[in-house]
Formats: sequence, C-alpha cells, structure tokens
Amino acid sequence: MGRKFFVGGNWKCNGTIEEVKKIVTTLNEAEVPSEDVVEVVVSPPFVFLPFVKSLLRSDFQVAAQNCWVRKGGAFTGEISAEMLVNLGVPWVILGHSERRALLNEANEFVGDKVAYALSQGLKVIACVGETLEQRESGSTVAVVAAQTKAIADKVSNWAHIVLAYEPVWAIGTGKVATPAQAQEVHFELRKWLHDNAGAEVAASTRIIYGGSVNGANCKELAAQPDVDGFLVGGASLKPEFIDIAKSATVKKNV
Ligand SMILES: O=C(CO)COP(=O)(O)O
Repeated sequence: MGRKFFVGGNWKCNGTIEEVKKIVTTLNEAEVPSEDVVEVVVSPPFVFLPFVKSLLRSDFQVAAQNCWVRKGGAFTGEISAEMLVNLGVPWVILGHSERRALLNEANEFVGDKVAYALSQGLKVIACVGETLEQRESGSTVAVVAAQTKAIADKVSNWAHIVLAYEPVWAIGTGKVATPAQAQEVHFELRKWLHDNAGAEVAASTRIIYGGSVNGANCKELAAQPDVDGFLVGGASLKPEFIDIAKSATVKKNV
C-alpha cells in the first residue's frame, strides 16, 4: 500500500520569535528516520511561516493553519492559498475543530476550502472529529462521515489530502483516544473512502490521529493498522515531538 507515515506539528496560536528559534533548533539537531520513512510537517502561526521555512532543515516541511476559501482580494485579515503558494508553503491544515467550533466553519465551507486550496497546488491536512456529546450519543461515525462527505463532494483527487481524525474530546485534554478507539474510527473512515471514493483512494490516503498524542502514547497508536501518523498539538512545541516522529519505525512495512 505504501502509505508513508506522516507526523504533523500544529503549533496553534503559540510562540514568540525566541521560542520559535528554540523549537526549530531542536528539530534541526534531531535524529529522525529518513524522509522515505516519515514525512514531518510543522505548522507555525502565519506570521512565523517564512522565518521557520528559512531556518528549518530541508527534510521537514511547513504547513499553514488555515487559508481563505477562495481567491484573495478584499477579505481583511485573511490569507489566501495563492499567497501560501507564492511563499513556497506546501501544506495547509483545514477544518480544524477549533475553527469549526469557535469560528463556525461548517462542513460545506471546509469542503470548499479544501477544494480551492488543492486547485492552487497546496496539499491539505483535512481535519474531522466528533464532540464528546456526539460520541456519547453513538453518532461518531455519522459525524466524521458527514464531514468527510462534504470534502468528497467537492474533490475527486485525494492524492494531496491527508485526513486527520481528531476527536474534539481528546484535543488539549490529556484524554487520548485508546488505540482501539482510534483504530475503530480510522477503519470506518477508510471504509467510507472505499465505498464513496474508491478502493485506490481508500488504500492510499493517509489517515492520521490527533488529540493528546505524546511521546509516551504514540507507539501503541502507531501500531494500529489504519493509523498512518499523527497531528500533534501541545507536544509539537516540545522536544518529545521528535519521539513521536520516530514512532514511524513501529510500522512493519517500513
Ligand atoms: O488539535 C490538535 C492537533 O491539531 C491536537 O492537540 P493536542 O495534541 O494538544 O491535544
């Protein structure tokens, strides 16, 4: 199948220029498996993107945390996909639950963003995930399927999409999904892709897990057959992010 392990670091709205320098220095000095084994992508806030890109080792890449839904123009405060491409930023995170919840980004809007970013040549880390209430009411699979469908409705080529399953109840809470819980949803998402986007898309699309991943719990999660990597928040600001990148070696096929 050849799904290369993917480890993303979402720095969210954190960091000073001094802290950013420190994190990048730690990353640059770290020993990690080769680019053939793990794809490492860090996502600083917009204002630090060119700085991080200029300092960062060449085997690691950068991602923006969001971009505007269509072509740039009179949209005060927004950053367009074209600008990211112009800066040489290859990736963008879209549909993060914090934006869905705090900025009212609906499924359809996220689908439009993914389609537009792809059309401009960006690669997309597209986030899906259920709230605690949704999990407790038994609607987890329906929720993540609807979020994925909103993307699939607008996109036919999945080659440049990484799907991030991030249960909202696990984000920033220290309450990581168990390996079985993560595997169950990743399996369902892959099945959904199989049934709705085709066997090839299902076999080749990386589905990564996010939500309280750290250096201690990453290996067991990485060992799950449908977990193809991680999207890391809090721990991506710390040296243990390197341990998470190293968990790529857990996969038997590498
Ligand atoms: O939201 C996340 C990554 O996008 C996960 O955040 P935490 O790792 O801090 O739980």
